[in-house]
Amino acid sequence: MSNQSNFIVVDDLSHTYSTQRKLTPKHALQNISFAIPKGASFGLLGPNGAGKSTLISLLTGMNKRQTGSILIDNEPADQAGKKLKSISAIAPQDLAFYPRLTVHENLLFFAGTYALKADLRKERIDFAIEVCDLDAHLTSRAETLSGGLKRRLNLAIALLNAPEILYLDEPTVGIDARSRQTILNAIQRMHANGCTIVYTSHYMEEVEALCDHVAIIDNGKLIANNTMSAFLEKAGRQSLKVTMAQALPSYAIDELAARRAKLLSPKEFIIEGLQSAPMTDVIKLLAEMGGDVEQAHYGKSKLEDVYLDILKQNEAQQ
Ligand SMILES: Nc1ncnc2c1ncn2[C@@H]1O[C@H](COP(=O)(O)OP(=O)(O)OP(=O)(O)O)[C@@H](O)[C@H]1O
Repeated sequence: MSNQSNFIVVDDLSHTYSTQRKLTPKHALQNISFAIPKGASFGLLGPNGAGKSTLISLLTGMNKRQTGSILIDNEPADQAGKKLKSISAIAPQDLAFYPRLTVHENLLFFAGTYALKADLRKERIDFAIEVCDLDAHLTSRAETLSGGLKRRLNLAIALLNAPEILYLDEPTVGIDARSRQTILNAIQRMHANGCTIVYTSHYMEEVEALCDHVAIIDNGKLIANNTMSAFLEKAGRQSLKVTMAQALPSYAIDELAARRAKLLSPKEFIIEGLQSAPMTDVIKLLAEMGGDVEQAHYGKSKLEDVYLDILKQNEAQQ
């Protein structure tokens, strides 16, 4: 499955956590294989406990690989520790800085862990401060920062080695809109500069906006992996979703059922796989019915719908 343009190639990777005696071990990842092209922005999705953080911890070498292989830039990851440290960075789910140091002291400390000449070190710190919009907070002690600023500091630290691969494990959990936007802009900037992004999040609209590739893990297994556009196109048919001001009368429900409408609530229905001509027909029917349309949306399915569909199909196959 190796391909020259693939930067990260994972083959048949499994990971098991041993648990207390008598309890069965936890198979956190089972025979996962996928590849990430260089410069891609790769969204890793899955329900709580699916195995996303475990996968990231193996890719970054934070957890030791047990079985299967991981090639990064054509080299086995566990034999290229030094190189990997120099080209990759992670903004982990848990905050990773010194709470009693100021923002600037933290940046100086972590920048000091890379062998950089003084002017390059300063350049990297200035870039991280600017991208994460931390200028006004440099002298604040890290522990006194708001949740959003802590996340921004976490990311700024990850940017200090100008990574070629940036792993982000739910970087926007529980933060306000401004910090979220700052973080998303920072990731977009890194991606535009050619950095390969591996991004886990439960916020589908973020993944849809940021990522060009998506993989879904459920229960430790890879259940989908494709480009974002193929993903949305494959499962994302044109659909018409209508919310009426009042409950639909029963004759309208029958008429709509004949047009493959699914009733989402007494006032709301969706028709998938609809071409524009039958759509006009539905609109005409609603007009004849004299019901007030409160909201109508016609377009491609959103990533969230596709994601939930795939999880449901997977569950049904279990
Ligand atoms: N150190 C550990 N010891 C034992 N089991 C673990 C350990 N870390 C994770 N697990 C288990 O492995 C499975 C995968 O966990 P993981 O944290 O990778 O999932 P996740 O997809 O990142 O979840 P979330 O979205 O909640 O962060 C879960 O069942 C979890 O309970």
